[in-house]
Order: sequence, then structure tokens, then C-alpha cells
Amino acid sequence: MAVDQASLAELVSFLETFPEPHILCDRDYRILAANAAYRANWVDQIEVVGRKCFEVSHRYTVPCDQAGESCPLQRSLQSGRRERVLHLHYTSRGESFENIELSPIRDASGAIVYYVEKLEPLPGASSLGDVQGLIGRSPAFVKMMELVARVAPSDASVLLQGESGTGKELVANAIHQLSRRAKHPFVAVDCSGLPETLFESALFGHERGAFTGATTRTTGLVEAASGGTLFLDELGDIPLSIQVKLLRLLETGTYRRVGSPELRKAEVRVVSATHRPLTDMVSEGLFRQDLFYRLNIFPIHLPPLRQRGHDVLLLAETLLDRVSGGRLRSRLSAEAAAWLRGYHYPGNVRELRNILERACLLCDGDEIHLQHLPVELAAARSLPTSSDGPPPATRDFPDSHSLSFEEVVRDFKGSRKALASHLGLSERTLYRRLKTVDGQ
Ligand SMILES: Nc1ncnc2c1ncn2[C@@H]1O[C@H](COP(=O)(O)OP(=O)(O)OP(=O)(O)O)[C@@H](O)[C@H]1O
Repeated sequence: MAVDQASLAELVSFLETFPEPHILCDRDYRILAANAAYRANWVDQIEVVGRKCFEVSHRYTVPCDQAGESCPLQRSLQSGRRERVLHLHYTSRGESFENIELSPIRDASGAIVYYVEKLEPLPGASSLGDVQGLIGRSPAFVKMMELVARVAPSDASVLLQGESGTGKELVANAIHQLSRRAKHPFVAVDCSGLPETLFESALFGHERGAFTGATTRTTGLVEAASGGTLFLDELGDIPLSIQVKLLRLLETGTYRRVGSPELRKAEVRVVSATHRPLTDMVSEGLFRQDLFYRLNIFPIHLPPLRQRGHDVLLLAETLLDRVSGGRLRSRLSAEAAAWLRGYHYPGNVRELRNILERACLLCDGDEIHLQHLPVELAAARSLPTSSDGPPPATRDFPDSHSLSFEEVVRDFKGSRKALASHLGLSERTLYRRLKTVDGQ
């Protein structure tokens, strides 16, 4: 049964009272009305009434769920409830990540007849490529961004898990920028770079005379992050002796400077990151279980680049701008683009950036060709190049095609320095990981 015309007109005029952009759709995705805020900001004055929402917002010809994205309308039809998702939408400001909230409207018999859709851009985020420096539009990336947008406004501890170079620090920063803490500091701590003896004083500060060489009182990183976000990178490298102190900080919001009995208050949100399987470390007794649970309240998995499809070329375009550093910006030839699209990137986005930086230096003209790319890396896996078989651009490489760290190390013919650069790791991190592999 349909809602009568008078009720529909009331609903439409009700939407006009909202300052945020709203549209009204039927169950068949058709837009029945758009309020002034939507008309003013969201589309370039084109008529949207009568068109399908997926066509206007995504330029799709099929509903989002048939295009590999989650469709709030379908979800709400199934759940019967309000649904929220994050989508990448076309707007008058270009492509933009938006929080979408879809509320069902029922008729007198209780059947869903319409949907009211509210659209809100992520705070601070404008067009694609400007979401705190994070580039991507693949389903795996958008799914991850949806979790980022959901957790950012809260104070929950977030644990970012993902291979090296997947953008964990960028994501941690995005969480900070999208939170109410954005005006306060974001302090990143590289836990692998701190020797155990200095860890506690770096984190919590120390009093004058607390240990030999402590000639002045020093504030720690926890205090420096006050009101903001403390990002603990390479969490698995925190010594056990410090883990207990970190747990106290998280549970009671207090800490002591080294050499001081005074309990100090800290007001920080903690986001941490690891590429190591922390649950294994917990079962081996190398990481405290209570601390793991406390930090892992909201886990977010960062997809490896090889699972992000066309994001590779999207990223390549932006990274080429960044690495060309004032020089003439090089273009990718078709065969270079196909190779880049098919390569498996054990070092993820950092490796892609390194490959492009090297290619720009090797390339004399303005076009990057296969000879400027490290094609020998993929040859170990017999990946096709443009000259044999279908171009890699047309295929996706599932996980089984990716090389493990050990395999890359085994197959790599160059120096340790070249290997570190190829993997997108610092030499120090490479040695640390080699040590872990040898120790197994
Ligand atoms: N989605 C993205 N868009 C743009 N640049 C990205 C993206 N992801 C990663 N990068 C770039 O890749 C490089 C590596 O990113 P980042 O340092 O955040 O990775 P990481 O996962 O923290 O790595 P590690 O585990 O080695 O510390 C940086 O130069 C970063 O700017």
C-alpha cells in the first residue's frame, strides 16, 4: 500500500527543514525529492528527482550491491531498520567519502514504502585524494574506511593490523583527524626504534637525576600527546616490562615519570599498529593478554595492495605527482600500467612509491616503460608481461599469488640495502624481520 499524496507532500516539506542534505527514495532506488541542502551542494544543479540514487551518487547503472559495494537500501529492506554506511560519492566538490544514514518510512500497515537518506561528508575530508592523504576506491579500501569513519569520533582504542607499507600510520592519522581530538597533537611512537632502556623515559618522561645522564627533567611522549592521539607503531616490539605500565595508563589514565613517585594524569587516545600476529605472541608469552584485549577493542585490517584492484593505478597517478618533485611529471605507458597492475607488491604502497621514484629517475623522456620497472621481481613468479598472454591489468592476483617475506628474501639477488628498498622497509626493520625469520 502506498502513502497518500498529502502525506508524501508533508514528508517532502519536512525534509526541507533539515540543514543536512537529505533525499527521499522509494524501494526501487528512485529519488522522489531532494531538500535544499542537497540541491545546493550535492549535484551541479542537475535534476535528480526521478533518477535512481546509484546513478546520481555513483554513476553506476546497477544498484551498489551489484557493483561490489554494500547497499544501505538492500540492507534496510532485510533488517527493517535504519542502516549506516560509508560511500564514495560524486558531489559538486568532486568525489567525496560520505556517511550515509538510511531510515525506512512505513505505511499504515507497517510495510516499508520510502527511505529518507541523510548524507554527511566525513569531517575534514573533501574530494578523493584528500581524505587525509589516503587514496583508494576499491571495495576493500572503502570497507576499511567505513570502519575508520565509525570508530574515529569515539575514544575507543584501535588496533591497525596489516602488512608493512599498507598505510597504517596514514590511517592512524586519519582516525585522529576525523576525531574531536583533531586540534590536539598526534604523536607517533616507533616502538621498534626505542631500546628497552630508553623506552620508559621516552614514553613517560623522567626527573632530573633519575638515571646517569638525566641532567634535566624531560616530559614524555604521553604528555606531548595530551588531549590528542598517541600512535604506537610496531606494537609487538614493546618490551614486557613496559607493557604493564602501558596497561596501567590505559586502565587508570595515570603514569609516573621515571624517578618520580608522583602519579600523573594523562588524557590520550591510543591507536596502535602491528604487522605481527599478536595473538601468536600472546600464546608464546611475549605479549600480555590483558594489554592485547585493552588495545584491540576495535581492530581494523588494512588490505594489502594486491587485493585493492584498480587502486594501484589510482595510487600510481598520485604518487607520480608526489615523487616527480618539481620535475616534468612522467606518464605511464600502457604496458607499464599493465605491469604495475599485475605485480604483487610484498612491500605494498611503500614499494609502489619506491618503484615509481626509481622509474622517474631512470626515465629520460616523459613516459615510463617496462625497461624502467623492476620486471625481474615478478619474473620469479612467471607473471606474464604485455608480450606474453593477457595483460596483467585484466586479472586480479589472489593471496596465493603473493610472495611471503621468506620467499622474497630467498629469490632476491641484490644487496641487503636493495632488498630493504624493494620491500619498502628501512634496513633496520629488514634486519629485525630477518632475525625473527631466522629465530623461527
Ligand atoms: N592509501 C594510501 N594513499 C596514499 N598513500 C599511501 C596509502 N597507503 C600508504 N601510503 C603511502 O605509503 C607509505 C607507507 O605508508 P605507512 O608508513 O603509513 O605504512 P605502514 O603500514 O605504517 O608501514 P610499516 O608497517 O612499515 O610502518 C607512505 O609513504 C604513505 O604515504
